[in-house]
Amino acid sequence: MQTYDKIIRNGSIVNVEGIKKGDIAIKDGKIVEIAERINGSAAEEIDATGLHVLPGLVDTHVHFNEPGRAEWEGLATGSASLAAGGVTTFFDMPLNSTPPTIDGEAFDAKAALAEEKSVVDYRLWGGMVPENLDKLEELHNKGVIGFKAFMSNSGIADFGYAEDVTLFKGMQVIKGLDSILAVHAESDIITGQLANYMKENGQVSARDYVNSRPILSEMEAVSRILAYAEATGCKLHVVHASSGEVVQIIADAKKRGIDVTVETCPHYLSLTVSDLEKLGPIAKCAPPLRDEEHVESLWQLLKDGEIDVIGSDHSPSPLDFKEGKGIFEAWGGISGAQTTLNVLLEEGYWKREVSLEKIVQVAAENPAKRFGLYPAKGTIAAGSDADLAIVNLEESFTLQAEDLRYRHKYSPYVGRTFRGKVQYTVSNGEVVFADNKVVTE
Ligand SMILES: NC(=O)NC(NC(N)=O)C(=O)[O-]
Ligand SMILES: [Zn+2]
Ligand SMILES: [Zn+2]
Repeated sequence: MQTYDKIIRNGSIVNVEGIKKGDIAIKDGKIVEIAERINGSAAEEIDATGLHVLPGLVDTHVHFNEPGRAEWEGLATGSASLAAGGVTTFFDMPLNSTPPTIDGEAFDAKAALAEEKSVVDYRLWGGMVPENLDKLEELHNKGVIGFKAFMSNSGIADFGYAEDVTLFKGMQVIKGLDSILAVHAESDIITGQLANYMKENGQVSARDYVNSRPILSEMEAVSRILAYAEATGCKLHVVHASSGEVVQIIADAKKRGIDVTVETCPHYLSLTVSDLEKLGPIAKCAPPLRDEEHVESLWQLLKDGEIDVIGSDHSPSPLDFKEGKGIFEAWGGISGAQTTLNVLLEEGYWKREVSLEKIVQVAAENPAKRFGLYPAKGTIAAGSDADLAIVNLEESFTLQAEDLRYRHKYSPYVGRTFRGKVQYTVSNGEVVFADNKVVTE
């Protein structure tokens, strides 16, 4: 008689507390035992000798755009790309789908599609826009992971940005629900005026685009939203901070007792303005890529524990929204869902001596903890969901466009060489990626 569904044998098991060699037994989608040697038998065994077993990553920030804009990405392709990258849980953003997730009905529509199509686990963000403050409770009761608002133009007509009154009132509501607000923190006034000025003066280079969204604009928005967080007591999560200055403001606020966390993205840790100049709109995002010194300062802050979460902010579009367009007109959003762990391993572990424990902390444990999923997610422990990324740290590969599972097979990382290759991804006890194939392939 078989005791377990699966046993992962002899891997180096990585948790925030340290790395231990051993076996992991799985039954009914959960980890049931971890030991140096497990004697029972299983229907399936995976030999992880020489491999590292990480908790499956929790990506707090993707835009899969379904329903309504599945031709931009989609839940099947998007989640397949995560499986290929060792990510076992994603939080889907409320915008770029039509309808946006701003009421219960829209939530149900997206949840039904995610249930049907996703190969990994997921949660949904609810949107907070000027029109839906009376729908936040309904969304909360549906089970949103938190609420997302934009402090500047979102680029999407049906997802308006939240001006100060909406932010302040909305945060009072969210505090009452004991939920959390995530913000895209750039000043609409600063970015809007600078973009107009530059376009009127024919300043339309990649560098001009970057200068139209200066770090100061993020610093202003973050300082303002922190004041509201302090006044309302609402939990706050600042997404995609692009520079150390922004992270530092948040670090200071934490010391004052404000309940705030900060996320950055693989692209701010690995790409610069010169990549934007070379690659054009496929490396366009908002806030924009910064210069090398900012990349290094973010890595230092990550090592120091001041960056809480890494999210991919995967936000692609069909290529014709990018190619043949000026930098100001092109769609802003980087395709990165599949490569988060690759970037963290190559740029962090291999090049900058960031420990595996730290990588697991920012990419799995912290996101799970901040959004209430821990210890089911984000750690390898008896009782946790069997969500694992099994990696060969030594294997290097050069990313090819055809490796990408995205609907649109482009990424600023194509042609880059990464050390650290995902061999298996296990989601809720099921192998969803192995032998270079996602189960659905
Ligand atoms: N509408 C979007 O998907 N925008 C996203 N685009 C980026 N980051 O360039 C974002 O997260 O702000
Ligand atoms: Zn954003
Ligand atoms: Zn985003």
